[in-house]
Amino acid sequence: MRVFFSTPFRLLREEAPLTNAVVIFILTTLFYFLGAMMRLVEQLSLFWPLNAVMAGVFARYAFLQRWHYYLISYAAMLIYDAVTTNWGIDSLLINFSNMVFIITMAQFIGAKRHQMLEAPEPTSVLMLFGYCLLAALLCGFFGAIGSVGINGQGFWPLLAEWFGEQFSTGVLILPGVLTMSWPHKPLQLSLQRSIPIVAVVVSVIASVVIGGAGSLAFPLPTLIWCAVRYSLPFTSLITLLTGAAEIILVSSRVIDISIASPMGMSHMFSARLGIATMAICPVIVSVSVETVNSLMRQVSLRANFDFLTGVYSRSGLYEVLNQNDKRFADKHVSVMLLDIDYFKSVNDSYGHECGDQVLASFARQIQMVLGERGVVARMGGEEFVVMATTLDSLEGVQLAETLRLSVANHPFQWRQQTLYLTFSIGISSGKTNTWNLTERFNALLETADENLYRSKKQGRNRTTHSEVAVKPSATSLPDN
Ligand SMILES: Nc1nc2c(ncn2[C@@H]2O[C@H](COP(=O)(O)OP(=O)(O)OP(=O)(O)O)[C@@H](O)[C@H]2O)c(=O)[nH]1
Repeated sequence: MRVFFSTPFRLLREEAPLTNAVVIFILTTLFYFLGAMMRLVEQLSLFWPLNAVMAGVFARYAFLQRWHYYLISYAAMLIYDAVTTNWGIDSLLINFSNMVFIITMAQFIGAKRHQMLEAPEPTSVLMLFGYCLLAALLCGFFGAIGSVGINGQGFWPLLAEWFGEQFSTGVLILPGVLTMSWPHKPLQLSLQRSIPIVAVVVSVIASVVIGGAGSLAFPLPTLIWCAVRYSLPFTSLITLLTGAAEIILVSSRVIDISIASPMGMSHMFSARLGIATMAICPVIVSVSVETVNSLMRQVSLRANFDFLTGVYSRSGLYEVLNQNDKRFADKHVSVMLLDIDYFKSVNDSYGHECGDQVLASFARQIQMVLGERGVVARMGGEEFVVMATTLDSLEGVQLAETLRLSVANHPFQWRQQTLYLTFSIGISSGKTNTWNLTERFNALLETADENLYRSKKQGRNRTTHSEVAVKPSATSLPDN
């Protein structure tokens, strides 16, 4: 089944203050209404989504973090109370405590905007947890003072009630509100993709049937399954719905955590199951992290090494240079640009597959002769670069000639035929520093490139250095 969403209509915009004010008023009233629906007469609500939702809205839209917008939200709460309750003056303090939660959370999240909203990472979630804790305590303090007069309970039990409610609702709702977005592509709700959601529903049913203290933990592994399968916003939504459902089911005693379960099972049974479901969760997370890490290692390996020849790729070489590799820092080095001669004719005469084999064999040969003296990288096509430590320019040229002759004298077998390759070299030498190897390499490479051009122009199969005159040495090519 495909579910399509229309293009999102951006209601909240900095340049539309009137619309913003109306939206804030309506949102506050709507979520106040929802919370009030779950309020037992003259008591605190079972589930109060308003504060977390509004905190999320104010945090997401930084331009809403202005006193007049906060005041509109506060006014909406007071008006709702004035119309539906007889709390009178107490309503001022109770709703002020709601605003304390909203403003504290919006300011905290806003201050870490990048980490919390733009590029969230695991520590952002822990930070959100801490912020909720603090905001719930502050809110609970004022809320408890305000409600002492209403239901006659003492300050401390009320503080615990306010704090527990605000904290749990904040942790449940805020990740959803902060990450909520319209799907970019239609949701694919196939039967197979829905299995984790079905598992969540089954686990909540199991909590109802088995009951007891451990039952609250039953949905944990299924929620982690959702986290592995679905996007962050969708997972946050499912977690919110599950958490809200559990709170409502416990408070209405459908999930009974205090007395024996409907099936007459012992508390120990529920506790054991609960502990087991909790215990499996870190393992699932750990396995997922391992998998991601291993994938990242594979990806970086692919990026740093050329797939066909096995030598460094261009980005791999720059990675080596960026780390100011000790082998090359503060040394005399020679940078050589190697380009196989008439490589196109290899492809044309023997086919692309042969061309690939030639490239791989060429890179192996260069790497073998060079040994520990330097590194080889494929810059693209049939062009390679060698960076080697050398005593001076002359030694650099000698090394280049050794490489050139070793390839020229190395027969390459392709099916029943023997091929001989030649290549041209442009070389440049100089001293490096310890702090910016990449910049020095680039400068040497530029000269090497000019010298390669000269090698090609002068007939190929030769080495050119700007300072050292290189006599075209015999390649003693056997007859083809
Ligand atoms: N088989 C194969 N061919 C490649 C690969 N990358 C680039 N080539 C080919 O390499 C050839 C390079 O041709 P040119 O740039 O004309 O150079 P050349 O024929 O070596 O001539 P000179 O450099 O002037 O001596 C092109 O035909 C490319 O298609 C590859 O990965 N595999």
